[in-house]
Amino acid sequence: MNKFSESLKNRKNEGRLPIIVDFKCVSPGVGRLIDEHDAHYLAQMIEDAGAPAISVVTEPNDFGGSIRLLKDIRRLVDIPILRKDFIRDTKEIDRSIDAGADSVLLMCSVMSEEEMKICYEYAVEKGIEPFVETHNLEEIALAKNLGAKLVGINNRNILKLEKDGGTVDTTASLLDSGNGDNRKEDLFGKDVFLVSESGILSADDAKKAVSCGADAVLIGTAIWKASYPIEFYRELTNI
Ligand SMILES: O=C(O)c1ccccc1NCC(=O)[C@H](O)[C@H](O)COP(=O)(O)O
Repeated sequence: MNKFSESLKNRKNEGRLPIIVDFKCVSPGVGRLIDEHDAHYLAQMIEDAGAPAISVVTEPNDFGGSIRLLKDIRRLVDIPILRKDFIRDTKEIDRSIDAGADSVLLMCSVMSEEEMKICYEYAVEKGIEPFVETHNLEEIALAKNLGAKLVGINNRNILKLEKDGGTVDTTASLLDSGNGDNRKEDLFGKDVFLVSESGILSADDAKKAVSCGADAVLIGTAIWKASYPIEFYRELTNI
């Protein structure tokens, strides 16, 4: 049932870094990253290169995405897909299911605790895996209260539309207890699969995320800005 996280866990159990490749046509901070038509064959190439999962940003105004893009990619690849958008209600969860997503982004920064609970429980009931996104300690506490098992730390404040220059140091500082211990389990609870998202630019950044306690990383811009995106993806997986 949790096809999305299972695929990432299997990759981790093979001793390899699970990377979620983020299909974001436009970065509000950097500009166009992918032409929508190229996204189709790029998704197939990323699947052929062995990606365990991808995310598709469907938000149209700032990120150049669409539900149609998600549906098109769904028809072309078998790997699990996370829908990334500013989802605020159960109707959007139904739309995600209808488009073929396996997982749906629920952002603590855009919903109240009550709204998060409603959307989380609805997603679980409908069989689409909730991916709970956090950015600070307060949001992490909310994710823990929900009992979320698949959690992201977005290194950026996404409400600033990628103009706040977040880096992997956000993940590092949140997980650092200050006395040399890693506090992942204290913060998130047991058996949480943790993804460090955004602003990961290099193999060293990805290694840092893992050494801090992340189980996987989610990368968009650095892959799509690389001269040879598929080769760069392969390099990153071999760290
Ligand atoms: O991440 C979100 O919360 C989000 C929600 C709605 C639309 C877009 C959103 N984020 C954009 C991304 O998904 C980033 O592209 C992703 O975190 C990758 O970051 P980067 O590697 O720095 O491009």
